[in-house]
Amino acid sequence: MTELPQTPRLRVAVPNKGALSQAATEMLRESGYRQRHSNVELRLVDADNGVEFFYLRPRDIALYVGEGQLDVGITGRDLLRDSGAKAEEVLTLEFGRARFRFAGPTGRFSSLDQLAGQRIATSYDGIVRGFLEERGIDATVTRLDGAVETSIQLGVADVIADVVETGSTLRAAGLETFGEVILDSEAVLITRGGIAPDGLEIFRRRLEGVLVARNYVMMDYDIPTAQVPVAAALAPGIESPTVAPLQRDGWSAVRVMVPRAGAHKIMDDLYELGARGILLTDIHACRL
Ligand SMILES: Nc1ncnc2c1ncn2[C@@H]1O[C@H](COP(=O)(O)OP(=O)(O)OP(=O)(O)O)[C@@H](O)[C@H]1O
Ligand SMILES: O=P(O)(O)OC[C@H]1O[C@H](OP(=O)(O)OP(=O)(O)O)[C@H](O)[C@@H]1O
Ligand SMILES: [Mg+2]
Repeated sequence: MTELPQTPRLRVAVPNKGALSQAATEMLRESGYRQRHSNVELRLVDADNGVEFFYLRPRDIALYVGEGQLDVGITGRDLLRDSGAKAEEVLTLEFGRARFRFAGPTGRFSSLDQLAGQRIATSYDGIVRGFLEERGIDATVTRLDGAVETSIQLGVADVIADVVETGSTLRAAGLETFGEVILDSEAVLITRGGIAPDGLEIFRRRLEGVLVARNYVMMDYDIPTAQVPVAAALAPGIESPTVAPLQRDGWSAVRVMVPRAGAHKIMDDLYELGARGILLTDIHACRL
């Protein structure tokens, strides 16, 4: 029997656990890809879509992508920066948002100028060393695996630098942030750059489609035709609204995509203009 030639598959790194894992898997499912059903699966082939998923520690993903073993990956901007890997962001994914900041005992520090001579504990020593170097600040950096908030209480450090989302972990440890934000992070799609591997553009477009579907809703309404130009200026859509004649003389049906955030205000304004039968529906997927 002759073997069929294997079609090359796009190799994709996905966080296997932690803060980014669930949202990444959900986004891939919404993009139409098969995803694993159990955390013990470390690799999954979606042959129909020409993609192979590797479930890896988010911290390691930039390295695999930067070295070229994997074509594309989902990780945090802070983890990418910390790794120093030669990978670049190709799409921001709008989840896993957090800030990277310095923190110390409540009331003790107020500015980053006070970092000189301090002992700083962090799991992101790449970012911290880079930051100190750029500013010419001389301080001691200790790399810890996690739970860095406790290091001050235990006398290992004076200051920490860590990911802050809600700030509740800091508060519970009697700490507060000080100085400006070092990095605004969120989940990002990364590649090695250079020549794009086969299938990357389709993969990127699918994820982008999910973002648009999440951020936009479809609006339909009927309106006197004379009011269509004003209504279209209110809700211009992405390309342009679809306008069709209604059976009722002098009226039109309009269909347009609007940002989910402002949709209700637009509905109120359209009603004032004379629009009726204004409907909002979710978009499940899209390609712009
Ligand atoms: N509340 C949060 N806590 C931690 N990381 C968060 C949070 N919100 C978003 N993130 C992002 O998630 C990524 C860190 O993920 P994760 O917590 O899985 O890594 P880790 O701390 O190295 O692993 P683990 O906690 O499993 O040892 C970073 O990009 C970070 O900015
Ligand atoms: O501002 P918050 O909403 O409280 O979230 C930030 C906290 O969450 C993360 O810890 P994680 O749970 O990943 O544990 P780790 O420190 O062991 O990595 C991070 O390191 C902070 O400790
Ligand atoms: Mg963590």
